[in-house]
Amino acid sequence: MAHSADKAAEINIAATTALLKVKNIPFEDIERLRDVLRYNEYRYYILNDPLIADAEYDGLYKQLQHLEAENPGSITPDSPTQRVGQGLSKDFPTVQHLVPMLSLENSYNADDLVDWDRKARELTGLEIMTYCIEPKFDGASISLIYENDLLVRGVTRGDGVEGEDITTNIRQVRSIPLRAPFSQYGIQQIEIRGEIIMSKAAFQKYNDQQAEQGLAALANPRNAASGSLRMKDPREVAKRNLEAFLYHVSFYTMTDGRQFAVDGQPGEEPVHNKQHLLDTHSGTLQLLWNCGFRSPQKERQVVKGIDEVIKHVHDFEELRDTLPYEIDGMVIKVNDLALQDDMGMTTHHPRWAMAFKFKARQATTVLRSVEFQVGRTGAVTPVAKLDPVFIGGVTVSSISIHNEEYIKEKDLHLGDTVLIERAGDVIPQIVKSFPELRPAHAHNIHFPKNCPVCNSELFKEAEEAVWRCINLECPAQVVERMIHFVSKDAMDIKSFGEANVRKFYELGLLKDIPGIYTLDFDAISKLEGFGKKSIDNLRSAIEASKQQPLHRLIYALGIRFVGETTAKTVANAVHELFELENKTEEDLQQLEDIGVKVAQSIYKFFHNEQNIHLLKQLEALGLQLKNQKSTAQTGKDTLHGQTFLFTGTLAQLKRSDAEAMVEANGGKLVSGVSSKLNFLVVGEDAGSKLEKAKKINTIKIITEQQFIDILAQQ
Ligand SMILES: NC(=O)c1ccc[n+]([C@@H]2O[C@H](COP(=O)([O-])OP(=O)(O)OC[C@H]3O[C@@H](n4cnc5c(N)ncnc54)[C@H](O)[C@@H]3O)[C@@H](O)[C@H]2O)c1
Ligand SMILES: [Zn+2]
Repeated sequence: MAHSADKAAEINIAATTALLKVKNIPFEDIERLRDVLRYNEYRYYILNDPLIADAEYDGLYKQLQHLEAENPGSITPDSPTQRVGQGLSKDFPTVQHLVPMLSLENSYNADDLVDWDRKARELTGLEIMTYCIEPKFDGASISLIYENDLLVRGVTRGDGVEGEDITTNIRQVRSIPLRAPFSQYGIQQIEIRGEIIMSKAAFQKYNDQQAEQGLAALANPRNAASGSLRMKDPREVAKRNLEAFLYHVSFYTMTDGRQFAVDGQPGEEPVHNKQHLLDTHSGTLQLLWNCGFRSPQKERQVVKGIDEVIKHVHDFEELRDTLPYEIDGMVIKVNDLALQDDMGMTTHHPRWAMAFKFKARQATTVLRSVEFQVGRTGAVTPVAKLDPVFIGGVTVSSISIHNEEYIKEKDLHLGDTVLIERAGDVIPQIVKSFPELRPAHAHNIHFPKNCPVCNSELFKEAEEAVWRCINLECPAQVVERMIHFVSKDAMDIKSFGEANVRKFYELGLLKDIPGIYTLDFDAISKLEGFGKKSIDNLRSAIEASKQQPLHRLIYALGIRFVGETTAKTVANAVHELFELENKTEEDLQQLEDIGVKVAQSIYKFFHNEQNIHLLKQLEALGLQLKNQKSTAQTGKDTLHGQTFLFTGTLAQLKRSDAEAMVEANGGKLVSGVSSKLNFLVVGEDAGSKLEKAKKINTIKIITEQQFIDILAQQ
């Protein structure tokens, strides 16, 4: 049995991969295409283990719609376009919906919306339509029935006619009230619909747990929500922190016995809503809100005409990454419920609603090879080279795959098909690999034993995931260290940049950090692209960098674990750099926010002969090694021992100036909210730091003006 099921899966998988490669699927393949869609719907809805990215499924679905539009005679009632995709699992009893539960029609651009609006105006005879727009929550649909104010049933969408009875699991979702005061509106029984979602944070936690148990990551919060909803043990459901948005009323009975189907049956004569309690969609959302449900409230917008709709959906797409939950688009609904009735529905979707899908963020591609790159600390990072794919607005062709552990965890091989995701400005990630699609002789990814650049043996410290080249002379490291040294946040040598470091190094004009200050400009002037002006600029930028404040130099040295804030703390603790040679690890640990690991690393750096030699060279070259802002020199020590952190946007001061003022007066900056923080200076739109600080009694929360006043008193 198992064997033949495997065989069938294999055939379906092969057919899916084959069809995905065809740009225009010919009509003779229409049945094959339908089978492929059905198989992928089964994997998606029932197994909760999709084989392909949503955008790829959508692409195949559109091809089927296209073939059917050209050959209307070929449409079969069981075609995936004629019914709601989701099937029924055998794990829960099946129940019939009071009113069919349909899907939505999809649009992908402004033209699609304009077309739809034209049709809507033709159908209703109106010149301009009023629409309600709300987010398209990316979760699993549910239908709830309340009788006499009590939740009596919760059902999945299923095939649209019947769904799975998951009442016990639904009861675990805290944003769904078990009792809701519908009776105050004279409602005796009501069927409402919405979406069960998993927040981004809960999803992250969920996948972290999966990884800990060695289980595969789920592709997205939607799969996680629908999977969680169908778990057999309700206690497990409770742990998943599911949430719900409710956005629809499909049916209700009044205590006087009147019944109102807000959605009629497909093809049925419209029943007008005139004497209904509910007459608009936005009013329905408000009623749900009043009864204690989370319905789109701030998230909804009523607008007139399609131009306003287009503007709003584009504006909202910008907000996508700021929301705590995933949305995959917006839903535009005709606001007047009587008009909704007039427009009716197909077997697949209502005609009065349209989904506008945002740019896809996931796609599958093939991992072709892995390159190993050596960073400035010698860390060797594997970078996967992919067949280029276009997602989230950019083409992605290489992705960091971090380290050996990660490769194991994600089960990556050369030749693997992988699901990748790119959300907003976030660096693209590999979500998972598809072992089913792995070629028979796929190679493992072998981590090198030796540095790919200098060939010296690689080492890995216990408890660390990273292999390192520990040869300080390793050309890759030397170059990366110099790139870091000249970079904007470090010595900020303008017009030097990564490209010049690499070029000068390759030509033998630059071999180490001191070399930056002894460049042979004659030789450089002979290079292509270096005119007098650019050489002058470079020369003066290098000269100017000698006067950079000490904390920038400390940061520029690239000491492990020493970021910009730590560099400032360290710089402030001394009058001049060489004092650090005399500090013990314990001394260093006394400093704000410096723990054992950081102290050790700084100590090690300043007790290494080569490093001291480097610093002496820099001193001889005229670099500034004194802390000019040192409290001993300015004599101002009024904020001594006090720690500050800024959050939000300051109205009067530049953030960097305000921070400099703290340090110039002997205060210290810290990078996070903890009991070590004395003052949190709060600007406009302050976020989580403020919330966190409110919970710690000892932190004084002050405004920008109060901060300025404190300084003025001195
Ligand atoms: N990767 C795969 O193999 C695969 C297979 C099948 C389906 N899919 C994905 O599933 C989608 C089809 O699923 P679908 O039929 O659920 O369609 P859909 O998710 O594209 O849209 C319909 C659903 O949107 C939800 N929704 C969210 N917010 C809503 C709101 N404010 N108002 C109304 N409804 C709202 C409802 O649950 C509704 O059922 C496809 O677009 C595809 O991306 C993927
Ligand atoms: Zn090396």
